[in-house]
Amino acid sequence: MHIEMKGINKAFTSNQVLKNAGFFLKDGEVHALMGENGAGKSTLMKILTGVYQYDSGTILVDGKEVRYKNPQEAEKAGIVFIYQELNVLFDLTVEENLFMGKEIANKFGVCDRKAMRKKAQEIMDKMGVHIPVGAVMSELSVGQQQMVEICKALMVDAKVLIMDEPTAALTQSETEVLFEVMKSLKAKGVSIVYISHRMEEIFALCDRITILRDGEYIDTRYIKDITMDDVVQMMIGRTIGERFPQRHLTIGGEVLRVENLSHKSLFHGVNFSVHAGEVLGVSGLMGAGRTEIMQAIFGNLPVMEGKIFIDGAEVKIHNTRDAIHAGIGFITEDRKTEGLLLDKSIAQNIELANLDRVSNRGVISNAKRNTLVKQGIEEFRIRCFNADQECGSLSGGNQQKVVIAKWVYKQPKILILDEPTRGVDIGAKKEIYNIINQLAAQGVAIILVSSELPEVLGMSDRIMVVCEGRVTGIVNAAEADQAKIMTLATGGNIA
Ligand SMILES: Nc1ncnc2c1ncn2[C@@H]1O[C@H](COP(=O)(O)OP(=O)(O)OP(=O)(O)O)[C@@H](O)[C@H]1O
Repeated sequence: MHIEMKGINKAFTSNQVLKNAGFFLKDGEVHALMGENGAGKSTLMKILTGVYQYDSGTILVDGKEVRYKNPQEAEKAGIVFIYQELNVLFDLTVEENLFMGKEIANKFGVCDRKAMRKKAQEIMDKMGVHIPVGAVMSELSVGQQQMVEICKALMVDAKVLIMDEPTAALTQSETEVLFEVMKSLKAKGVSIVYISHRMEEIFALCDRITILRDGEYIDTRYIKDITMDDVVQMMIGRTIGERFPQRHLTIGGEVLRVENLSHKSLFHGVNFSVHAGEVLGVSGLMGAGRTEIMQAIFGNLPVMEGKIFIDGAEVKIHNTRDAIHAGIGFITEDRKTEGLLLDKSIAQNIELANLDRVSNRGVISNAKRNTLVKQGIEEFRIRCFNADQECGSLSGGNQQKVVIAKWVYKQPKILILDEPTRGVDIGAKKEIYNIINQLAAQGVAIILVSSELPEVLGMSDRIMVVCEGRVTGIVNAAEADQAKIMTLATGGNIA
């Protein structure tokens, strides 16, 4: 199936989000859509699949003009969209999610659970996914939930598959499985639109690439004919220089020390420390317990034993209030449920987290509030229409910047960042790295949990590796490389 979108215009109220945008998807190709956060990639695909209606323009599917009224219509035509934000029902099981609205009925018209379970298992096996089909979604990791979402899309006989940041929450091995599945779909003639900020993946996987900037079509090129620098230049209109900015190190005294921290089942005997001005990278495979250790330090997960010291004094952290009071900030992995109030505006999110900074003796000062919010939007380059825009309508990367702004202004002593650049474009990534370096230079002790090895290696002073709930090594970044980290992450020893 081939698709042409031409001259697409779309405004949300008075905000023109797409201006004369479009692209051409050939039969059986993997086509990357790239652009900065907020460039309009997801909106263009939501228009194609009938999630949003467009103001003007043309969509041709196999040469015939179409206008799908809803995603079900697009799906019937064979165009399936796997959304960036998970679209699963957390209280239901894997198989119930897979068959939602597509239940198999037996000859009496009753749900045939046995047949559904069999088919579910077949699909999971084909994907090489080892998740029990009877498991409840809420018990799975974000990565596993994402795999179920992908399996769900594969149940439909798709001719065009649109994937929006599919690997953001996947482990290395899950990503490899997904790429194999994509290659076999392509071999069967399925066309794939691949939205990602991960340049390496795009260069390894895609045939052609279309760049959008500020809602406008910039160009379409064959991947084999261009370099990553070309892509950056087209995306943001300039080059960004070094990917990981250099920092002049001045490491101070110990700020955080964790001794023998253990949870009933998730992690055991965790010991480490972080100094003022230091970036401690935390690496490990998905599900290794990295996030859980950080959640425990932040008072979100009960521990069985262990001690936490801040500035040399033991602190008792029973809940997040205690953690914040002790000077800990936490930028979570899952910004949608933990980091951000999506139905509140940018201004409200920043204000609520910084009430003491924007108040005079307990009364909110509009002047102080407006100054702080304006500073946040400018400093973090949050792309928005104004400070009153609801966070739910911001693009993924810009939501992440609001979360970061929210915490940075609280001036924590210790800042834990859990996957802070997930779904963030390359320019904004660099801005986040600069912010991390600035905070470190101001003496904040930083813990950077990340699944992107180049990021951990490029940004950290030391790297702690976690495997199956245990710290398997803490190495100086200068002496580390990807192979060493992977060895530790899979439970091996390094000399
Ligand atoms: N429902 C909506 N209401 C109002 N504005 C919206 C809505 N959906 C998207 N937008 C705006 O449209 C612009 C484009 O957003 P979109 O999600 O398409 O960007 P994107 O290129 O996919 O970004 P990212 O890489 O961050 O996912 C953004 O400025 C966003 O705030």
